[in-house]
This record gives sequence, C-alpha cells and structure tokens, in this order.
Amino acid sequence: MNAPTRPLRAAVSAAELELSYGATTILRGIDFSLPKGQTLALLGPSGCGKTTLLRLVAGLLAPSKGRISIGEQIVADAAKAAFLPPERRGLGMVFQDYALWPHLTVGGNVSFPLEMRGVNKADREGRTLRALERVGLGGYGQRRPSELSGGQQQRVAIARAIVAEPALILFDEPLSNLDRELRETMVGEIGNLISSLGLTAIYVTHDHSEALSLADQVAIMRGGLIEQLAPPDVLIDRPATPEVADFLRLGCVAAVERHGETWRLVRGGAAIAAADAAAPDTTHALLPIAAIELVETSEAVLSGIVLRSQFRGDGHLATVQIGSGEDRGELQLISRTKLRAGEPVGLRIDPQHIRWFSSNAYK
Ligand SMILES: Nc1ncnc2c1ncn2[C@@H]1O[C@H](COP(=O)(O)OP(=O)(O)OP(=O)(O)O)[C@@H](O)[C@H]1O
Repeated sequence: MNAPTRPLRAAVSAAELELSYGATTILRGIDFSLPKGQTLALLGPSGCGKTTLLRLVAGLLAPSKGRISIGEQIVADAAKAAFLPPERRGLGMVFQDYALWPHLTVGGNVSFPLEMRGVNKADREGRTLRALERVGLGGYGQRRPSELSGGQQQRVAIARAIVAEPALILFDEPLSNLDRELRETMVGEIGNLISSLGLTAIYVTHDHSEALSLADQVAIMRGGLIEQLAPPDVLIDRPATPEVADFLRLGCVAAVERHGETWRLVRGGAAIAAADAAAPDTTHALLPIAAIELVETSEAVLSGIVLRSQFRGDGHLATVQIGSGEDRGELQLISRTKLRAGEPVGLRIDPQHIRWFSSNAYK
C-alpha cells in the first residue's frame, strides 16, 4: 500500500504582506509559501521591493499588514503587533557587501553566531573549521578579512551564515560585487552547498541566470507586487503576463489584432497565425527568439532589415526591424552566421511557439 502523501511543510511563508513608509506603499499583497529544502529567488528590476521583502523576513523591518511564518512559528503579525527580532528567527544572512567584522579573524567572524548562542569553545572551534572547509577555506581561520579577495570574503560570509545550521538562509545580491567569471563559479558553489546541506533559502538578485539556475521557485517582482511565482521552466514556457515575458527577455512581445481569418502584428502588419490560434480578447503575443527562423525571401512570411547583431554563446542574436515609419516593430532571432546591419532578411514564425496574452490573463 502506498504511504499517504503528506503536504510539504512550509519552511517560510508570507500572507497578505504589506509594507508602507508613511503614505507610500512599497509592497502589496505578498503571498508565498516555500517548502523546506527549496530555494526561492526574488527577481525583478531595481526598486521593485526585493530587498524590502527580504528585510521583512529577516526581521529588520516590521510589516504594515499581514503575517510571516518561519517553520511552525509566526515571526511577525501586524494585526496582533507580534514581532520576533532577527536573532530569534533562526536565520543565516549573506549580504552584498559581505558585512565581515574587520577587527576579527576569519575564524572569529565565522564562530560569532555560535558565541551568540552560548556554544562552548571546543564545539565552536570544530564547527567553525567545518563551515570554513565547506566553503573551501579550511586553512584561512587565522587571517584577517582584509587579507582575502572579494570572492574569499564572500565565502567567509557564507560560512558564517551556515555555521549555526539555520532553518533558513537569506542572500541579498551576494555576488553582485564580484566579476562575471567568479559570479558564475560561485552560483554553482552556492547551489551545491544549498542542496548538500538541505538548506531552505531566499535569494535576492536582479540577475536572471542566477535566479533561474539556483532557484526551485522564482518570484518575478514589479512595483511592489509578485507578478508571477513559479518554477523556472514554467516561467519560461508560460509567462503569466507580457511584462514577465519582456522582463525575462524571452523574445519580442508585440501588440496583435485580428483581421478576418488571421492574427496580425499591429506594428508591421504581418499575419502570424490563424484566427483560431488565440482567444478573441487577445491583445499581445510573445514571439520567442526560438520561434523565429531566417528563410529565403521566397518562403518568408515577413521581411525585415537587420538593425544589429551581437554574439551570444549559441549564435548571433540579431535584432530585425519589420514594417516602417510609425508602423515599425522589432523582432529578435538567433542566426548561425553574423548578419550585417542594413541587410534585408526573410523571416518565418512558427505559430506553435507563440504565446498569447489577453488584456488581463495569460492565454
Ligand atoms: N527607508 C525607506 N523609506 C522610504 N522608501 C524606501 C526606504 N527604503 C526603500 N524605499 C523604497 O522602496 C522601494 C523598494 O526598495 P528595495 O530596496 O526593496 O528595492 P530592490 O528591488 O531591492 O532594489 P535594488 O535591486 O535596487 O536593490 C524603492 O522605491 C525604494 O526607494
């Protein structure tokens, strides 16, 4: 007989969360529930409220409305004026600027959370060494933070965040001070650490690839709201709104209108699909990069002029202008060969890959 399936226990959750500074509302209607052992990335443009949400979970800010729970415990409830300070929430935190104490050794920095919890010296030394070994800095305990590189300092901050085996670890743009190559290495290292220690994590970033490669769930935030909360593959396959598709740079989001038997681009006027491909209230279409193909002019559904071309790992990303004057639009596609600016090209769009949006919902 199969064991009954138990719902996954939320390690951290928020309900109807809101934060205002005076009359200005910064976050509204935030709801999420993250199961134990999962990573949630908060992804969105500058100023959308990612850090504010993380600070609410950390206990560095109190909500104006709503509740936050960590494990079984309600750590903030605006209606009941209940609020647990950060040191009683069982958290580890890693910040963008590392926030190491310069006057302490690396070992002193890492063992500090254990000292705060009253762990005895022998245990502290053993656990500090193990945490430093986990981040590849086993021999660095006696150094000062100033004697380490940026990447090493961030590893020390990560060791300090995990040393007390917290129920939840919070990362606030931890890699944004590092160069790109090191960032890519460290995303992999953080991912391995999270899964090998079975950590539950919330990770704030404005970097798409960091969020999509690390997280089980990604919350796309915009203007103080969570616009969509979903696993990375769902976000890519089924963005909920044109804004999410545009933010994730999944392709071109274009206004469309129905003309008799076809859907046409408002700008450029090209027919892209049959009328029955989308619901009557459709207003926009996502034309994913992978859905657009370069073809001989004789086979083309629409023609355009190359505006620019930029090399990416998988080919040349070309931006092509379709239509002209007031009516012009842009499409993007991947070409194996480099296209020259000003070159005329023929294009075909695979209607199967088009995503349709109505004015208020994903279709
Ligand atoms: N103490 C404050 N008083 C008033 N407004 C604030 C305060 N702190 C933040 N804000 C505003 O709240 C909004 C959200 O800020 P927040 O730092 O959470 O954004 P973010 O998404 O983390 O941005 P970034 O990626 O640039 O760090 C911004 O408009 C910011 O100006």
